[in-house]
Amino acid sequence: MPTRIALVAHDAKKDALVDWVVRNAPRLAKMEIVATGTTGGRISAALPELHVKALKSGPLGGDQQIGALIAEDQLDALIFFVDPLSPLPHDVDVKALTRLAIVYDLPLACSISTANAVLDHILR
Ligand SMILES: O=C(CO)COP(=O)(O)O
Repeated sequence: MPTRIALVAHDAKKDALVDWVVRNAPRLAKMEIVATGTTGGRISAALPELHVKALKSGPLGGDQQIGALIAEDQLDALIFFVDPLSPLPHDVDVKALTRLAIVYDLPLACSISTANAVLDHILR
């Protein structure tokens, strides 16, 4: 079964996540990738050859869709580049998503260095 990874980034962090995906594209290409709507669109625009399943936008239920995948044991890792400097209208969804990752002990990365570590870990 392929490794399953979810990719999510807040607006201020989308460039960083797209850069990270571009740098790691050969390794990610072997995985099943899901993303929240806008993040998925940005990744697909940068790397059209990478297959990314885009869910709803985060504030419109995408974060909760990813949370449901975690609860159903459908993910091996979550890369979630959170913006720590801006108030977010859907803060409760952000908290719920990170909370579920912790509840289910899912490898969770919120920054470039931890994303590198998680990618190494799930490909071991
Ligand atoms: O808001 C998000 C995560 O909380 C991300 O959603 P988008 O990828 O749709 O911008």
